[in-house]
Amino acid sequence: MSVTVESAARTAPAAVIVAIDGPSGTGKSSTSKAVAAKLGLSYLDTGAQYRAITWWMISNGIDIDDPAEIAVAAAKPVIVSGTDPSAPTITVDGEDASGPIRTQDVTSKVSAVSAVPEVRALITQLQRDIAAGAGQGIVVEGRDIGTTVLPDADLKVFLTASPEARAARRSGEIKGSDVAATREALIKRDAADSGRKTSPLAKADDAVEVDTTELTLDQVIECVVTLIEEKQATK
Ligand SMILES: Nc1ncnc2c1ncn2[C@@H]1O[C@H](COP(=O)(O)OP(=O)(O)O)[C@@H](O)[C@H]1O
Ligand SMILES: Nc1ccn([C@@H]2O[C@H](COP(=O)(O)OP(=O)(O)O)[C@@H](O)[C@H]2O)c(=O)n1
Repeated sequence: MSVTVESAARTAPAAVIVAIDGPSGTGKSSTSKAVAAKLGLSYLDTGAQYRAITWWMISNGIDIDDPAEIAVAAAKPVIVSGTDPSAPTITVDGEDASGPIRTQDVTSKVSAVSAVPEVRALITQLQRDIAAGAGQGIVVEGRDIGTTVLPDADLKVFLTASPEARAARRSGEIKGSDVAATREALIKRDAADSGRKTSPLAKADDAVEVDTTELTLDQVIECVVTLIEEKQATK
């Protein structure tokens, strides 16, 4: 019996915690999902959690311009994330929120809600609990994963890309959308996310920066897979 356990410990790759951060449209979600699926890891989209709490605030008539009102309401919604990279899910009070969290209305309000310290404290704890429970390891993507949520992650990656490339990618997802307007909206959201006091969007000192402007998605995936496998080999 002990022989089996020992050999399994020798052959099974060690669980890894991977933090992928960066601004909107740099490829965090697509890369993280694909990498996690390839390596048999769990996947967590932390932006979806901030979007979910924002959707709940809007649906419940909370004044998005009033941080005190947001802070008082922050603990009310129950947000649950499913971490299978091939079918990630998000529910709020048991209701599927995957569609409503992607509306323009939520996108334009999420930075205000996510800047409220009480919101960040609750969501950060939720993220740490999910990461701690991921037995095979997990890829967690967001804005502050490497700096704040999981500062001891085995690997930290910070994705970047030019505003033009990011706007072109994002508007490619929405039929008939205007690239210039998308670019302005992205820049505005980046500024709000980078400028907030509590855990702003930032590269961790020990993160590997990957500029994806001139890379295909497959190249970015391959790059991150290689970085993870190197970490696993030395764990
Ligand atoms: N390197 C890349 N080259 C071209 N398109 C990409 C690349 N990475 C991601 N995309 C596309 O850009 C869009 C935004 O990617 P996404 O992963 O959602 O970014 P993020 O999570 O950082 O906002 C998606 O349509 C995705 O398929
Ligand atoms: N770790 C995180 C992840 C997202 N967010 C907030 O959530 C918003 C939506 O994140 P997202 O990852 O869904 O955004 P996109 O990159 O998909 O446009 C961001 O603009 C931030 O305001 C955050 O504050 N911290």
